[in-house]
Amino acid sequence: MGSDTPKQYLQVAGSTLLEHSVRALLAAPSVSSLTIALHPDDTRAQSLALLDDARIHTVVGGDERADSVLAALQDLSARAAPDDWVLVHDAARPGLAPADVERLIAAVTSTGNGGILAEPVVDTVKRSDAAGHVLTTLDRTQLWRAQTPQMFSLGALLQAMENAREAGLTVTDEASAMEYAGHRVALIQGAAANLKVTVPADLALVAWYLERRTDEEIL
Ligand SMILES: Nc1ccn([C@@H]2O[C@H](COP(=O)(O)OP(=O)(O)OP(=O)(O)O)[C@@H](O)[C@H]2O)c(=O)n1
Ligand SMILES: C[C@](O)(CO)[C@H](O)COP(=O)(O)O
Repeated sequence: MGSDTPKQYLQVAGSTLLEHSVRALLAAPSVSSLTIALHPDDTRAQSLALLDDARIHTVVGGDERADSVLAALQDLSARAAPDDWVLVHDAARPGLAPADVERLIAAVTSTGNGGILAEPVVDTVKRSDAAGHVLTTLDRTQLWRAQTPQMFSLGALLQAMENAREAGLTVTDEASAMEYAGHRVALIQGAAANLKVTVPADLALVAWYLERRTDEEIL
């Protein structure tokens, strides 16, 4: 983002990215508790009134996203059962709506298979060579862009994340660890507003979505 402020503490539509993400999860009626992985030197979280909510726990995160997720899952496993469902979400996706969370939960609990929010790819997709020339055009009909939350049973996800770490695999999402462990992962239609804030222009885009949020999306 090219900012001195860590991305999760940048302001958009009146709150930090982290607060928007937390608020969306806490507003989903099926979510009973929230574990937030924080950077070891984080001094900002304690000043956010929202994080005083009794449903929130915090843990120290790790160097990579997967390390933070593993730390949170290990902490959670001390007070939850292996069969309990867990959703992993990026703080960098503040455009998540409570209705997205409930749609994912309804789809996953109806089949019993884990699943993730995702959007079908709509552009023509090219594979390139190292010099930046087109090698081939991919068939996009079965291509999806993975979002979060990603929802699995706690025990299976914890095991899959530990397996991936032991195998030296770099997983950029939880579904990758579950795929590697041989589990089926369902793709559930996500929303464009649930974009990952990655470059400065994404802040204006996500603000546009948040400021136009309808009651239906909020629940
Ligand atoms: N060590 C890390 C790195 C990332 N994350 C989480 O993973 C999400 C997605 O990661 P990303 O946005 O890619 O974070 P960075 O790698 O910090 O940023 P960027 O890719 O924009 O450089 C973040 O919002 C954060 O919630 C984490 O918990 N622990
Ligand atoms: C989990 C994720 O947001 C799904 O698109 C993404 O993989 C995070 O990856 P990043 O490399 O940490 O941005």
